[in-house]
Amino acid sequence: MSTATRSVAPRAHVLVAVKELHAAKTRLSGVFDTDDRTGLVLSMLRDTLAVVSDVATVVGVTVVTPDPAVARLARSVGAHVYADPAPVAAESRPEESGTEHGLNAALAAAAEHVRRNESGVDVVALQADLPSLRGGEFGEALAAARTGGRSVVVDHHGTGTAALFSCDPAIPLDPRFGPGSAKRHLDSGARPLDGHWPGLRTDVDTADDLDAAQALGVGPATRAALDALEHTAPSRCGNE
Ligand SMILES: Nc1nc2c(ncn2[C@@H]2O[C@H](COP(=O)(O)OP(=O)(O)OP(=O)(O)O)[C@@H](O)[C@H]2O)c(=O)[nH]1
Ligand SMILES: C=C(OP(=O)(O)O)C(=O)O
Repeated sequence: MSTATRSVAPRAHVLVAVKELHAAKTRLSGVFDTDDRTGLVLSMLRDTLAVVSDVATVVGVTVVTPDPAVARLARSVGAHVYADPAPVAAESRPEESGTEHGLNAALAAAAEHVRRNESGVDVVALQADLPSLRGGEFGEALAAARTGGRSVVVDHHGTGTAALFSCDPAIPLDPRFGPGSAKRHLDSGARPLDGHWPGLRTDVDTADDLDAAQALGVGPATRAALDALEHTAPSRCGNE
């Protein structure tokens, strides 16, 4: 291909939001105590960051968080950190609770920040709790997202959002995460992305989700955390 006809290489910046650790993964509180949940959240984050950072067209990863320990982990693996903006008086969407408003406001602000600093970059909001994620499936989803403006990968339950993409600088990310977010993202015009991406779709919020992720195989940090907690599971082939 001549220089004149070669298109600009696609570049993506991935945003991963994590709330304060003491309040994280409350739906696992019947299975793990607070310290163990914290360890698991950090381990799943570590595995998720490792996989996306290795995808060729990912040029940046930013962890959006108010938590200093999460920020330390992010920096230690080469990710950027974007602190949640101070809460503003709710001009929030009526369907959003205060919690969802905080998450979506933080992701929207981070997406704008990234686009101001990296002209033309694609922006992705990705869940932090994807211990079975494979680089190949994320790369495929990213390629599919690049065929249109704003798109979504629905999670394994069919109700939540595993990843939200904006691949057109003129189209804001417009995150609408929270319970039932798949419908909100689709209703607000995001295209559903089809693909056999079980690791990408398996975000872990409950003990059943954790079993589903373990059946797929989890990354090394999550494996080590679960082994330390004596939570049984097979190890993931080819990822260690
Ligand atoms: N930066 C940031 N991240 C958030 C905020 N609220 C939620 N998150 C993150 O967004 C993702 C989905 O949030 P939730 O499902 O509400 O929380 P969770 O910790 O995964 O699980 P539960 O406590 O069981 O609801 C998780 O990675 C959270 O850590 C927020 O206000 N700011
Ligand atoms: C916040 C979400 O995820 P979950 O509640 O599954 O963590 C979501 O799917 O928008």
